[in-house]
Amino acid sequence: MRTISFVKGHGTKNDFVLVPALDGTPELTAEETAFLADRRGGVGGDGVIRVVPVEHAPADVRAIAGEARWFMDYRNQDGSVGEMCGNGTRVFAKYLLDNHLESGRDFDIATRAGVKRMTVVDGGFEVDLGVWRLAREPEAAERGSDSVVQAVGAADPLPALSIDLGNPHTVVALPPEFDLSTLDLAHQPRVDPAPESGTNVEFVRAIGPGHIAMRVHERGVGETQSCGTGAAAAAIATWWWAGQPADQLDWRVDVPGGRLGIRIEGERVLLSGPAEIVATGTVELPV
Ligand SMILES: N[C@@H](CCC[C@H](N)C(=O)O)C(=O)O
Repeated sequence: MRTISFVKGHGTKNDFVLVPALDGTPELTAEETAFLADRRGGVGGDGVIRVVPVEHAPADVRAIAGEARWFMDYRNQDGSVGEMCGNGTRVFAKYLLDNHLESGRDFDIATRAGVKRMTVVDGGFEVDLGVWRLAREPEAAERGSDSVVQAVGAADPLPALSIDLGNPHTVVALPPEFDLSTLDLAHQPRVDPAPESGTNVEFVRAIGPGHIAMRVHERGVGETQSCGTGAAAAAIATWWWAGQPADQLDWRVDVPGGRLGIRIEGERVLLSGPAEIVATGTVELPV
């Protein structure tokens, strides 16, 4: 039996079990990760994040880490590895500051999707998510969609646009009359064509200029109360569908767990929102 320390935190109720691995240990298997994330048998979270000094990170992360001193080792609830987690970066940054592992208003953290700049702002943190990309052929994106998504609760397959933020997203625009709460996201939405490595699927309803509401089905998790990279993808897709208006670069994204801010700066996109630490403890990993 191994006893490890954990910290529980969330960003707009996208919740994480943080595991400090300040000397590079503990390592976690996929099974141990899924145990920690299990809401009944374990601690419970949408994901598990190891806090790892860059010198103990994998070689490919060390190679790109630059000035970053800490590596956010993110795993989904089912134990699979995720390249990036927007809400997770803010909770990670709060843990680093609270524990004097970082200081100052700005610092970098390393992720599998590159180095992300964190900035302390009113009410939380802003993270520069970096360069966004249309994930599929530009011709399809010009038409506004590159795939279709069938969700339980929607009569017909709905057109969708794929956005790459270091992790994959498929954004579905719902017609204005569609009630977002009627979707059944207990079931995985069917994406056609299906992306090889899976995708996070965001369902979006326009509220007003620069303002959308979103629900998300996350790869490796299921429905979550919020997804930071998903909110960025949803805002970018909505802005894209609107013809990329120059006066609509700031977005509010309402998610079941709260509200996130998105800023589009040319090729880059920034996410802002709160970060909370709610508990610390120890847990015995099963053998
Ligand atoms: N909730 C996260 C995204 C987590 C990773 C995702 N499930 C994936 O597999 O890509 C966020 O806030 O961005």
